[in-house]
Amino acid sequence: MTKPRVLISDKMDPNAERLLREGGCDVDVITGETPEQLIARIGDYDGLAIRSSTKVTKEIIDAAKNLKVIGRAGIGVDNVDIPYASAKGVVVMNTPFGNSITTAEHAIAMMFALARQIPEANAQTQQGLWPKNGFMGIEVTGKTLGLIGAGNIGSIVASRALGLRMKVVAFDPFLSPERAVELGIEKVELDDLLARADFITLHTPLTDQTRNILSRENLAKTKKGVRIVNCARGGLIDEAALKDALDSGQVAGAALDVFQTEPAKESPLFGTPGFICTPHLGASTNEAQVNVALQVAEQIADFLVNGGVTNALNMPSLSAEEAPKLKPYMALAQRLGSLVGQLTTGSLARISIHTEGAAAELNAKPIVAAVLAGFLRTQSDTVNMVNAPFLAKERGLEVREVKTEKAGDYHTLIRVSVKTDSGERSVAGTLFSNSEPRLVELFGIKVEAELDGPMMYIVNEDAPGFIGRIGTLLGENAINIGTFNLGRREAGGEAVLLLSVDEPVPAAVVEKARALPGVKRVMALGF
Ligand SMILES: NC(=O)C1=CN([C@@H]2O[C@H](COP(=O)(O)OP(=O)(O)OC[C@H]3O[C@@H](n4cnc5c(N)ncnc54)[C@H](O)[C@@H]3O)[C@@H](O)[C@H]2O)C=CC1
Ligand SMILES: O=C(O)CCC(=O)C(=O)O
Repeated sequence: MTKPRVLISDKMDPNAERLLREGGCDVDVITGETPEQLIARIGDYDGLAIRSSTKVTKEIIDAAKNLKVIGRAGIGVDNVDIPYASAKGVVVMNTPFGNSITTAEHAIAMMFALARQIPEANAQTQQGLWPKNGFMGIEVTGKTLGLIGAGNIGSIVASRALGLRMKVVAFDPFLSPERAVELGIEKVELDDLLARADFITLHTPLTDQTRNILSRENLAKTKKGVRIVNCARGGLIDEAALKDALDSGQVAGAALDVFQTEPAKESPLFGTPGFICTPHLGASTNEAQVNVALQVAEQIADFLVNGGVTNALNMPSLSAEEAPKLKPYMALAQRLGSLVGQLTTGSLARISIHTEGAAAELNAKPIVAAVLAGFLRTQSDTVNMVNAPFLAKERGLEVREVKTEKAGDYHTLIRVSVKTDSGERSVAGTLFSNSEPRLVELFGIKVEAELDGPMMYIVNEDAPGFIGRIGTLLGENAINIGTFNLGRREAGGEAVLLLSVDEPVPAAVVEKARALPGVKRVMALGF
């Protein structure tokens, strides 16, 4: 088997390359390329490992014909077009905890640097000025720190600040009152934070809600002489308004690790008294870089080699232990989805995925994604488990999940029901020997079949002589039957025949089968 190929396109700790190789991948480390160079190169790779320099745009994803996974060695994924990657079926992963302590420590370092004006005092001292009287600082003890965003990094900053005997208030709409109590901080509204904080630190992702959260208007609401630290993302603060607020003294100091445009080679803020900055160094410690490199490499290799999914932003997680157990279920789910997709006509309103018995004990998300992938792949070749849930949503398809832990006739069962304008119908399947996917029911008729390769589906009136006629027709057209699976509602009622054949059944033969007496429906199927 050829090894999956991974490209590391940003500077990363060498452990990433080592671990990817040990995990069974071929690796190239080619950093600092232009977008055009990356577009020309990316087509060969199954995996892409990045930090923040590589911008994974639509153009790059379009050029990446084999790409299955993008791994971000870090937290923020605003440099990846996730909706487009999802639409193209590419998994996007990050490493959500590896650099949080380091980034929190950078925010605390920036806070102290502002409180004691360390960068400027250092510069002047080294110029020989010995500026003993020009740098009166402030203590942080007893001061109020306002956190905007109290997730992983914000909480670590809070714990360090509490250790420094600061009072901590936080604005975060998703912070529960219980979690605030647990952290020892006060949950407040943004205006309250702006009015009370002596220091403000930002720790949110850049989203439509957080963009410009420290706008000109909000900066005007801050306590006079506030000091502001941003080690999250440029774009959270209006930089022009910040410059004015520093000039007017409304803001006594500002420390930015991140800028609206990076690399920030020029900015109106440069040279402003009270302003200090670092070039996006929040995550730059040996410890954090080893952490994120190891994590991203492990996650990418696990996904490409074993099918394990960890920390994916656009796909349900699936541990390497779960993956082998779920694999036959996903194959069954995909085939049932494909079967209903091929047999369903008319507009579809709802698809329900019901797991029963042993199947109900499993993580349902990958099973649901596999049913949707099988179903939607009958409409488009580019559908996979990553983009199927997004496409289903885009197409307005209602997806329901139902679990029944008690086993019925089978120890494990997946039932897929579809509701169309002509009613609700379902197919169901089980695993034989815990690993072999098998259809056991088709639209209310018990029929056992492996859904594998080319098949023919026939609904007819149950009457003597029909099987001979269909066998003759296929024989006359040199179509070899592999398996023959028959079911019926009742004697003399509607019967269903599922044949596996060695070659896809040509349309002309399907037409001839339709013309046989008693035949109601014929379709060539493929799995
Ligand atoms: N400077 C650097 O090198 C680094 C920067 N970062 C940045 O730090 C950010 C935060 O990282 P984590 O704490 O790990 O993320 P997280 O996801 O654990 O926390 C983000 C918090 O922001 C909150 N939030 C979301 N929308 C909000 C809103 N409208 N107003 C207020 N709060 C809101 C969330 O509820 C969450 O609690 C990342 O998104 C990344 O952009 C992360 C690592 C390194
Ligand atoms: O990789 C880096 O240096 C930046 C880290 C970062 O911004 C993040 O993890 O969100």
